[in-house]
Amino acid sequence: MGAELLEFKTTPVGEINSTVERIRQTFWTAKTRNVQFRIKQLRKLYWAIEDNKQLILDACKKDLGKGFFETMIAEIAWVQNDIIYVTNNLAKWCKDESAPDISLANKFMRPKIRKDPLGMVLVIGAFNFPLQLSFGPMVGAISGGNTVILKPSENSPRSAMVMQKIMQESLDPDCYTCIQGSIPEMKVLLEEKWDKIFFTGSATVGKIITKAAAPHLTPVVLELGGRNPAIVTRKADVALAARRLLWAKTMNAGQVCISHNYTLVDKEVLDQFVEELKRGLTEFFPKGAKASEDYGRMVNTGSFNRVKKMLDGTTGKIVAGGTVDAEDLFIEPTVIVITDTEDSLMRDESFGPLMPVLGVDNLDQAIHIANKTHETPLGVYAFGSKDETDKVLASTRSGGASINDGMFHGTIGTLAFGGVGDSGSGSYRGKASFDTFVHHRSITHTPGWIESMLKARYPPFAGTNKYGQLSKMLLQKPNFDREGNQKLGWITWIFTLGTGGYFRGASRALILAGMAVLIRVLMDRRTMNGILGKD
Ligand SMILES: NC(=O)c1ccc[n+]([C@@H]2O[C@H](COP(=O)([O-])OP(=O)(O)OC[C@H]3O[C@@H](n4cnc5c(N)ncnc54)[C@H](O)[C@@H]3O)[C@@H](O)[C@H]2O)c1
Ligand SMILES: CC1=C(/C=C/C(C)=C/C=C/C(C)=C/C=C/C=C(C)/C=C/C=C(C)/C=C/C=C(\C)C=O)C(C)(C)CCC1
Repeated sequence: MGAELLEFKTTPVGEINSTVERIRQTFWTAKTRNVQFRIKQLRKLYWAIEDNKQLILDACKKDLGKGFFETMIAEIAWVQNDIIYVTNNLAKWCKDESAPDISLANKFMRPKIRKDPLGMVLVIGAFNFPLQLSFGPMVGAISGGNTVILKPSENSPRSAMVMQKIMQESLDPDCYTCIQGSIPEMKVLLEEKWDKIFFTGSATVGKIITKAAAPHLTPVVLELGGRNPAIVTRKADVALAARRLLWAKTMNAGQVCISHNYTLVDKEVLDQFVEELKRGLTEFFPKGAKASEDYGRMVNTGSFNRVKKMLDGTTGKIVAGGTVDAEDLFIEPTVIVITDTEDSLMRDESFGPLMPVLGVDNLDQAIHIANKTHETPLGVYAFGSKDETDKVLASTRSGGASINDGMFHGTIGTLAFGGVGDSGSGSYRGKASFDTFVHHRSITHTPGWIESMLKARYPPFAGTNKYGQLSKMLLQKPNFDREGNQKLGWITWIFTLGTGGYFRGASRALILAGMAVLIRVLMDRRTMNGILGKD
């Protein structure tokens, strides 16, 4: 018989400080500095995930109604892929890097960058992709050589317990451990001094974390949410846009931080877009979303009520879906045509399967509304001609963007991921995860034999020419004039023929050569004509 899901059990508050202290002390033993140790731990984690695959599938089903495909692709295989990628590259990433742009004089000191562990870090997970958003950052933290405490979200309780089991089965408990709980346990954790806190969740809690970190000057990575716009112009492939956006909104029943919160559609293609969304819904869920094994549920009654309230508050018209079932925590994928930018569906992040669609007159209006709704969302999704999508990118800000798709950029596991402004700060995934969890430590070695050449740095300076000697070695000359224009050195002038650019210089040289050949040919013809007496 397979293993059973465990009941959620909070870590006793009285145990938290001593656990933290144990994890802190382990860092000082330097055990996690050893790169091979880190790789082995990550490989063990990989196999423990594999061995607990069925439990993870069961837990995600119970917690969020997640089907096999979504749990495999965005949780289990996602984290396993990450582990393989990280373990394949870690030895290379950990090597000291020679520092760039070092002057000849300073090269003797062999400046380099060492990727140093930060120390003891706290990873706080969110409920919607319980494994991905907890183990993902934790893999980065382990790869960086840190000791780690993971606090999964209590709102996906079965998944949280499976993660604890996996950690206990695979990882060194003195280096990496899991603490379960909610606000009371978080309060105790946040009183501790961490070397970094990695938080995924809401902006409201993000502020609490940041405030708690401030007295210790602990750096914080914030992976928050946003009211992400999708924009569809009249030049877009409307059917394709509808299908892709439907995919981005029905995954995990819309509980995805990077899915679009609303869609701005050119009025000329609004009806067609809505029809294509309806067509897509019957294609994705032929027997209806409720009967589909693939379609998820709201995580709990609180979330269900919140999303339902947003739907109840709209002044728009429901044109597809709209059914809900509180017992089952089910909310049908719902398309609502709205007419007001202040609609309840625009004011907040829905984090549910609601698809408000607002007609706009043109792209400029769409951009204006998007920027007014949220200046710095997590994602922007634009469908239209190249010029139009370029314009959207150039006139908006966001953590990431997918052109001609919904949230695609967020599905590439090796692409750096993060928010901007109030949708978050810091990034991770792939190599970015490693970089987030190490300190780039600059190191020099000054050889003894160079002392006589470095003597000019020591006082006394007054009455000596030490500054003159050193400045010859160290100071650079400006290559620009007082107007900010670039000045050309004579070597550059020769190679660029005064154009300032090598390509333009080469073009000018070709033209000059062509003219010289032409003059030569003309002169030769005149000479020949003279000889032949043709003049
Ligand atoms: N940028 C991302 O990668 C990303 C990913 C998933 C979710 N999100 C965002 O997160 C939100 C939904 O996730 P959620 O409900 O799990 O977020 P949440 O902020 O409620 O919870 C996240 C974590 O914070 C802890 N927490 C909750 N209240 C706390 C408090 N008062 N003090 C200290 N800790 C507390 C929880 O235990 C949990 O582990 C949405 O806004 C969504 O956009 C962002
Ligand atoms: C196979 C060939 C090709 C390429 C095909 C490609 C690129 C297929 C891609 C398929 C995809 C993207 C499937 C869907 C995957 C869904 C994933 C991974 C979901 C991830 C969810 C995430 C990360 C959620 C995150 C949530 C967060 C952060 C917050 O809430 C071609 C086209 C090259 C041709 C040859 C064959």
